[in-house]
Amino acid sequence: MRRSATMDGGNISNPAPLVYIFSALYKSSMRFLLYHLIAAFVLGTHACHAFTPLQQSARRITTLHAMDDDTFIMVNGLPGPMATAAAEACLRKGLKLAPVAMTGPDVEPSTISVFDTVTGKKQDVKLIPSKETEKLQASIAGLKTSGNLLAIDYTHPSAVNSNAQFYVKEKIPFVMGTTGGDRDQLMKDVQGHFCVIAPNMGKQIVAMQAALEDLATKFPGAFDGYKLSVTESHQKTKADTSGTAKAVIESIEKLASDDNFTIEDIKMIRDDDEAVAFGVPPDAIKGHAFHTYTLTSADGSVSFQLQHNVAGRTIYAEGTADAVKFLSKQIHSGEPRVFNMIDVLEKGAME
Ligand SMILES: NC(=O)C1=CN([C@@H]2O[C@H](COP(=O)(O)OP(=O)(O)OC[C@H]3O[C@@H](n4cnc5c(N)ncnc54)[C@H](O)[C@@H]3O)[C@@H](O)[C@H]2O)C=CC1
Ligand SMILES: O=C(O)C1=N[C@H](C(=O)O)C[C@H](O)C1
Repeated sequence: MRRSATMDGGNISNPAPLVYIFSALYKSSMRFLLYHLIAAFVLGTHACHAFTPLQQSARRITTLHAMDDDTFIMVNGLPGPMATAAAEACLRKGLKLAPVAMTGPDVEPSTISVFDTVTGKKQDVKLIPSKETEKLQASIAGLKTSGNLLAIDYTHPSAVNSNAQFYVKEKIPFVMGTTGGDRDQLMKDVQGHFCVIAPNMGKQIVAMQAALEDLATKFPGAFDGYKLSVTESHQKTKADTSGTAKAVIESIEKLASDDNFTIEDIKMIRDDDEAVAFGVPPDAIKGHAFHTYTLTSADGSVSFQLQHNVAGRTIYAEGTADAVKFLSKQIHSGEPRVFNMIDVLEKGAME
């Protein structure tokens, strides 16, 4: 008989000693999935040592230097929801927005106001379609000569590669949150350039990814023979398969090599009713990211579940502003290189 247990709200049903189901629900007050991961392994044996590097790095909190007054952040992808959330978070965290940004072919050239309701800070931003390269170059030339210009990219999978090439050509350090595109090409194009690239900027999700990587390093193949299934639900406007799911699956595959699993096997939910049935709160239908990964033993008697469920976009927006501050610090003191969000977290640069 298949047995299962849930830890998804204190309702532990049918607890089974060999079965742990990890879940975290990020709503207005977030519960840390990492806590569940650590707790689950503390229930076990010495396996919690797998988390040592993360615990050590968490203690290495360093004070970020103040951003230069003349550093401007160009938030590309406005007026899209993620670029808007990131721009507001930048204002909230004391960063200055550039008065220009790249926008998509679906947006009329215009000027919009970014307004952070928490601090009351506001910045007008002129939107220029990304294909108008010369206009863009002219509009950022002044910003580049008068100080530092960094970019945030929350655009579209179809724009990932061309935008990254633009930043490299224009020598603009950037934080790329946009998913999709040709990721191998992206990594080739940006070598030797200051940038942070990650499919997920949420601090606790990055911590979970780091913990999974540590686990896979310490216990490679521990779940061999287990079958993987993955379901992710996002707002119906999302263009691509979850980039986070793809990254998490890469780590899971080091723990449980399921030769038959491909990215096409990820079940994507982009329908409002299905999303609600999957547990998405109705008020988060237009902005959510619910992920469930299930590992089931060959005979079906043991199953593990990992969830990260996000309502809204604040968690990524805050992490993005932290990544910008981190990158700005690197530009002043480090060698050009490509960072991911685990690097940012490990340097204690996430607030
Ligand atoms: N790394 C992370 O933590 C997160 C990543 N994302 C990713 O961010 C991206 C954007 O997400 P949403 O805002 O929800 O998407 P969206 O599709 O709703 O909005 C995209 C915006 O980008 C603009 N755009 C399209 N092509 C462009 C181009 N060539 N240059 C400049 N702007 C362009 C559009 O006009 C639109 O305003 C997606 O790839 C999504 O997966 C989203 C949330 C968190
Ligand atoms: O499009 C989104 O919304 C999200 N995209 C990212 C992804 O594809 O992984 C991160 C998160 O899932 C929200």
